[in-house]
Amino acid sequence: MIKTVPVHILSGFLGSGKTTLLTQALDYYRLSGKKPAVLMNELGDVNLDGMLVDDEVPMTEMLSGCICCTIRGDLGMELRELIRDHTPDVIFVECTGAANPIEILDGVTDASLLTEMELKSLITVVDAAQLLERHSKGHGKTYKLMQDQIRCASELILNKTDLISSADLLTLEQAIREWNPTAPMTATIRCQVDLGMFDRLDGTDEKMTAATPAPIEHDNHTSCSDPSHDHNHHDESCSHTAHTHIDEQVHEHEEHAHHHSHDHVMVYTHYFQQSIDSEQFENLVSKLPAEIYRAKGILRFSDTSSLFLFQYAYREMDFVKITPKEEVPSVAVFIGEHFSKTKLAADLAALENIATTES
Ligand SMILES: Nc1nc2c(ncn2[C@@H]2O[C@H](COP(=O)(O)OP(=O)(O)OP(=O)(O)O)[C@@H](O)[C@H]2O)c(=O)[nH]1
Repeated sequence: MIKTVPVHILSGFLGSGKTTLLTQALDYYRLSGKKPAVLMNELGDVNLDGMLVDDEVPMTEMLSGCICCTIRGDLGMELRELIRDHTPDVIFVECTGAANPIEILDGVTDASLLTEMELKSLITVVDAAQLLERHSKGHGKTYKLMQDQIRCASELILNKTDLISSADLLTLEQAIREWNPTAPMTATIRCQVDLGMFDRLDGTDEKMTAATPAPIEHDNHTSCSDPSHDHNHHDESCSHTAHTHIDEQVHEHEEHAHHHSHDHVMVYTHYFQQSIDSEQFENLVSKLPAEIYRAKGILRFSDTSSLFLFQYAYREMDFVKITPKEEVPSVAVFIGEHFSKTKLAADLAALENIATTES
């Protein structure tokens, strides 16, 4: 029998905790003596999340675009190369937080027709605080995207529950159950799940495999975990082609202009020419407009010799000391909607000017 490589897709809105889950999953596989590999997709042109992945884990990067549209065609090729060059035991595909997972499901299942790989799960990590805010407004493109990501999950991780009350948690769980009644859901802080879940998903947990079929089908078509979806049924929630055979998918992709629910997302990447003051940077970030909901970067500060990986998600800032093996740029990537890149660029440049004046 041909051995296939299990593939897990990690989906979820920007900053929801995908990389936090990924690093734990990678450690889990490696401790079990297995070789995981990663395909990471970032909207910006630098792979900052990759800094958090151990150097020994084979990783391929698809930068400056979203797999689900501009670079979807490359996905199959990248997966094939990863398998050919590294013979991994499992592959994780981490999507950009702006990706519509239906498109990526299509991409992976297309690729699995040509290579020995098998899509095992689509795990959506939900940012509880973000979803709560969007849910209370009840509209908006980001809300719609988060719903799509939830609807098509075969496994749901409701993360960042430390940022919401237990009453709100209940409200969210009920809302999520309406959108996706079947996928197993776990409420977490920092994505702390029972990692044995991957044995169940891969079908290597003998107790579970006897009872539980793999949730994602892969024989020429894909399916959302919602059993109400059938292969010819297109509803508003999953208006894409995930329920059709590949031939039909190709046809539909040609026939219809695609609507991407993340068309509204903007990215600004700033390369710093010199180190900046940490307090002034924190001050700038604390005043970022609400339209900028995600930022990350590698920063050199004038007041410390250490290098920092910077994270900003849902108005929370985080700085982690890093010691990269290679030369890395000083860079920050900002992601959001309808914000002024010009103003942001000027504000960031001003930090550098202050540093120049002071030195
Ligand atoms: N308060 C809180 N912060 C969390 C939790 N989980 C993750 N974070 C923080 O949220 C930030 C974003 O986490 P990531 O794991 O990088 O999120 P991501 O989904 O990979 O982000 P993108 O790749 O940009 O879409 C980091 O600073 C994490 O430390 C949580 O449960 N609670």
